[in-house]
Amino acid sequence: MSSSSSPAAVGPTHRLLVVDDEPDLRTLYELTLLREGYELETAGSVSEGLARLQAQSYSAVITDMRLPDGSGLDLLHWLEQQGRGEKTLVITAYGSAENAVEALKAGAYDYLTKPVDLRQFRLVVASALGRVPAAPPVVAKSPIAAPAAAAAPTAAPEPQASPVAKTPAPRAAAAAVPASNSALSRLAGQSPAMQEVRALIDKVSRSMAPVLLQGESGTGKELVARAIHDSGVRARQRFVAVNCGAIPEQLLEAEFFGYRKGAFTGAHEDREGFFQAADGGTLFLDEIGDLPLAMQSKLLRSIQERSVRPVGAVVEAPVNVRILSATHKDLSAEVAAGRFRQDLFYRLNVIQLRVPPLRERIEDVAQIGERVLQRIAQDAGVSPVPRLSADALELLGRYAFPGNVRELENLLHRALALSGGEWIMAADLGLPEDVLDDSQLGAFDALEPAEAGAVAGLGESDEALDQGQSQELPADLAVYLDEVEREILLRALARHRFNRTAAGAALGLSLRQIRYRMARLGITAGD
Ligand SMILES: Nc1ncnc2c1ncn2[C@@H]1O[C@H](COP(=O)(O)OP(=O)(O)OP(=O)(O)O)[C@@H](O)[C@H]1O
Repeated sequence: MSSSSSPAAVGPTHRLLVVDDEPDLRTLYELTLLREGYELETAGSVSEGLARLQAQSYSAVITDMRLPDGSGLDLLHWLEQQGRGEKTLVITAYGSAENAVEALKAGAYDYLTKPVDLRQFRLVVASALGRVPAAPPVVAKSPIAAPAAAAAPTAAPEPQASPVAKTPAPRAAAAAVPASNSALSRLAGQSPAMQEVRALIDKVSRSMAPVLLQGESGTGKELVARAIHDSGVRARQRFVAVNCGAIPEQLLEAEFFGYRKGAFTGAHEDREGFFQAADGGTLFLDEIGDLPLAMQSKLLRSIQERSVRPVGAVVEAPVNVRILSATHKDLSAEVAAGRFRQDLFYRLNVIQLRVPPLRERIEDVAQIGERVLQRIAQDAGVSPVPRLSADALELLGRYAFPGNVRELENLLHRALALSGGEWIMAADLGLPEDVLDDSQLGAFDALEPAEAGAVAGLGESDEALDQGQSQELPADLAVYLDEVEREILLRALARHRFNRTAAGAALGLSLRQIRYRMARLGITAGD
């Protein structure tokens, strides 16, 4: 069965293959897609689908999961084996999360659940083919006011840095990222570990599959997320980065989903949330492990339903957003401890990408250092860009970088200010005197993360550990750990004369992160 029509929409004509054994559904999909200007062929089984695929290529294949002679996955596997370029969309039974995850892992661009919402169907197909669906009406952006009605009203929060790391450009202005400026090109390092990361970026950028980035603070998770966005079909759309740990709990819903005028005191006009801002593009949820449980449920619902309801609105609006998330926590342990919803974890963790700590790829330090130096020198208007001397490189190569690339960046900022010449020498780096020597670094590499923390100075001596066997355990671990954290923050702040940027850098934290931790623990300048 085959039919075609002249393309109604802009752009090249795309030929699609729809595989479904139910004639009524086939007709429904066919009518919907023909109206969008696509050329179309259909098949009712795996074997019929394979026969069509062997005869010619398509822009995309849309297949039901359950077919009389096999599964839609058989078609996906065949396409993968043949190295074919078709984008694939899989239609799964409602509530069958396992199937959806399996399809995404098998390389599907995206999945839809039955009964298929035709508006969503059109959006997903357009997105797979890199066509921009019609833009939704623009709603005004205004700073959030006192959240009188959003969840539990409390006193107005202090003005703070926006949790959106970068304000997205208006949709109409969204342009392709020039290759020379793309996040992928900014990602320096040729170590095997970085090559592995690059290969994964290349693979996952071709689909809509959610990716969970795991890695210590400052390793480059956000840069990797941007690289995934820049390398995929959504590159011309917005990348919206949100630090989940930096938003006060009572504002979360309004920030994520937007609100309607009059929804609460201070809501003077409609405002879009992160989901609407990222519509058509990518929403990067940094520090996802810090999201409170109540908000986790709402986020899960929006991801599953692909729609959001702004605070104060009566109807839901569809959104087409790719979700990337990141955490430095062990999310499966958070699930086990009851602090993270298992179903949300399952949704976000379809593909896992570990960004290794800098000490595991220390051979990259020269290249990353040069690249970072170039960027910060340019920003500061310093020319020519100073080079790292051999002794500086040698020293950097022996340092364990607990704060990872961000710490390297901070070191180089300082060194640039101090050196004033063409070369940055070891002395300009201001590295602590207890830089690990080679033997320690080797031992560090061989350790499990918990043990590695001990080597970095967080752990205790053998006697202390022996004593620990007989010591009382804290009655409330969370309170105890808060006390320890408070004490360390105060020490770092005192050492850096209450300069939060410097104190944060010494602990491998960004300014945003230390500010957040200080607020959480109620530390103020008076302390
Ligand atoms: N491989 C790399 N090459 C060049 N610059 C890098 C690289 N990795 C990270 N950076 C830079 O290091 C800084 C920290 O990276 P990024 O913010 O992506 O880390 P992160 O893991 O998301 O941190 P956090 O967990 O604290 O949010 C950024 O300025 C980033 O551009």
